[in-house]
Formats: sequence, structure tokens, C-alpha cells
Amino acid sequence: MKKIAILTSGGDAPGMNACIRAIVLTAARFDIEVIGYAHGYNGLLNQEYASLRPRDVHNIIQRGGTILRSARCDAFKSENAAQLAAQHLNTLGIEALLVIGGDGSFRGALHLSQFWQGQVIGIPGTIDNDIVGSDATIGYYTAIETALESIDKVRDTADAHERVFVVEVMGRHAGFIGLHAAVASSADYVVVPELIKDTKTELNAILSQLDEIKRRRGHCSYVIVISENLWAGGATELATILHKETQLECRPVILGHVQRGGSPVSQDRLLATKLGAYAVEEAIAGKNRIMVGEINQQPVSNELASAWTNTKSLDGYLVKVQTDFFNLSKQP
Ligand SMILES: Nc1ncnc2c1ncn2[C@@H]1O[C@H](COP(=O)(O)OP(=O)(O)OP(=O)(O)O)[C@@H](O)[C@H]1O
Ligand SMILES: O=P(O)(O)OC[C@H]1O[C@](O)(CO)[C@@H](O)[C@@H]1O
Repeated sequence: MKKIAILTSGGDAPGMNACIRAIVLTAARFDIEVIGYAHGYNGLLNQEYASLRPRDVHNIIQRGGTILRSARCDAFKSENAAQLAAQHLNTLGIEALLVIGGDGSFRGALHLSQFWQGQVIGIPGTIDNDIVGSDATIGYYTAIETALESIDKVRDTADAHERVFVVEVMGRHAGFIGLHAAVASSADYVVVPELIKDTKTELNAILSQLDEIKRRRGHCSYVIVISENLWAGGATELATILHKETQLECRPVILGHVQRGGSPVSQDRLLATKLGAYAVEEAIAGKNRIMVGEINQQPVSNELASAWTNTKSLDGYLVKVQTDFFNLSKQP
């Protein structure tokens, strides 16, 4: 193998740079040239690329974002676009394309491989952690830390004013960030897509929980963590409804894109480094249409399509613990 390419696609995730670095350094060991495409699949279509040498990835492991830039590229979903990309990759003599991104980006890689003879390999990089085949995705640990730090701060002001706060976190349609940040911050209630029955039932459960906490602790603060895309009107609407129902002071906080930024925590740097190195080794071994991941600390590879044909579950025991904690009526 003489030449491979990388791109970062979809929402950026802290640790993408660490992964780019690992790919470049591993490839250099085997004398393989690395081309970096900019702006996700746009770069493949527009031939926006540059050679990446070890000196280009010096001092980037600690940087959030991605030096290659990321983007969503709807145009890439067409056959013509994939054919054009294949043509561009062939012209440059690329033998394997490593795509760091979420399941959408993996779909893009599989789509390309219908029109291109080279190997495609996915590396899970998304804060959402919604990819089966890896215990965690690059960026997820940092996003939890960021959400957690913010919720801790919200708790301070919530306590000072004895207010209700509704904190909305990212995750697209998955509740990993929501559940983990809620448990770690001892939130009083968490609403995530995997556990919500319907909004009416959930609202009643929140109101009874509020009543029970008030009965036990008196007037006090109350923090609810809610995943995005779950409640019509999001945290703002839920805070308004709660105020109407309880007359308590309620405030919404939407954490938003702050969860995608920042220097990656050590777990993301380590995961990114392992998966980047492993992806190059798998490329050299001739693997195609796979995604790499880490399960129980071991690097593994699976079919690319397994990333979206299966759904990743929340940590069942963590769900049980949090549910038990909520169930105040059963506690002494
Ligand atoms: N079915 C598809 N065919 C071709 N390309 C696709 C397809 N689905 C997604 N892509 C490409 O992958 C890009 C990223 O996909 P998407 O926006 O779903 O993000 P993602 O990779 O899932 O990451 P994240 O969820 O973390 O933002 C799309 O903008 C598009 O360029
Ligand atoms: O930055 P954009 O395009 O608004 O996308 C936001 C989405 O991307 C993510 O940050 C990562 O997939 C999701 O959590 C969120 O729903």
C-alpha cells in the first residue's frame, strides 16, 4: 500500500485531530503517503486536499475541532457525486479512504464503495456515541465532561435561587450524553429518547417527583436533564409548562454546540489514537467496507453497515440505578 486518504465528516468531535495524528504517524511507519481531504465529502468532490506528513500533525492531539474541517454534504448522496469522487480518488492513486465520522458518514463511505474499487474504512467519531461496534465513539467522553461541568454550574445558581432548571443536551436521537451527564451530576430527573414513554406520562412523573422532593427537602432547587429533539419546543417549552403547573420559577438552559468543542479528555485521545492506528493496520491487511471500534479495550472491526443496522443500548445497570434513585416513594 502506497497511498491512503482521510476525511472528517458530520458533526466534529473532540479527538478527531488525535485520530488524524495517529493515522499519519502509523502510515509513516509503513512508508504510506496520506492525503487529507477538507470539509468532509465536499473535499472529495471539489478536490480540496493536501498531503499530511508527520510534521503536519505535531501538537494537534490536544486540539478540539478538526484540522481537516468537517461538513455535511447532501450532494454526496447522489450516484453522480460518488462516481465523481471515485474518479478523483483514482486520479490521485488512493488505495484506501478512512472516514472519521458518525453513521451518516459511514453510509457515505458505503455509497462511495459502490462506485469505487478502493477500500473504505469508518472510524467512529461523534459526540452522540450512537454507533454499535464500539463501546464509545471519539468525542463522547469529552462531551459528557463538558455537559457535566455546565450542569454543575447550573446547580450552583439553581440552589442559590431555589429554582427549577431544565438543561437540554445534545445526542441527536440517542440518550448517552443525557443519561451519563445526568447521573454524574446527580440531576433530579432525566428524559432521554430510549426511556421516554410519552410526554404526558413524563410530565406527570416530573410533577410527582417535584412534589415528593418538596415534601422531603422543602423548597429547593431541582435540575432536569433532557435530550434534544424529544419535546416539542425543547427545554424552553418544558420550563414554561412546569412553571404553569407549579408556579415555581423555572429556567431553560440549552447547552448546544459547546458540547462539541474543547480539548479532548484523555479517554478520547487514547481511543482516537488506538482507532487511528488500528484503521491503518486494517487497511494494510486489505480490509474493506469495515468500521473499526474498541470493545472491552480490544480493537475490533465489523461490517460498515452494522453501524446502523443495529441500535446501541444504554447501559442497563446505570438506567436501573438512576431509576431507583428517582423512585423516592420507595426510599425510606
Ligand atoms: N445515505 C447516504 N449516502 C451518501 N452519503 C451520505 C449518506 N448519509 C450521509 N452521508 C454523508 O455523510 C455526511 C454526514 O452525515 P450526518 O450528517 O448524518 O452525520 P454523521 O456522520 O452521522 O455524524 P454526526 O451524527 O456526529 O453529526 C452527510 O452530510 C453526507 O455527506
Ligand atoms: O451542528 P449541526 O449541524 O447543527 O448538528 C447538530 C447535531 O450534531 C451533533 O452534535 C452530532 O451528531 C448532534 O448531537 C446534534 O443533533
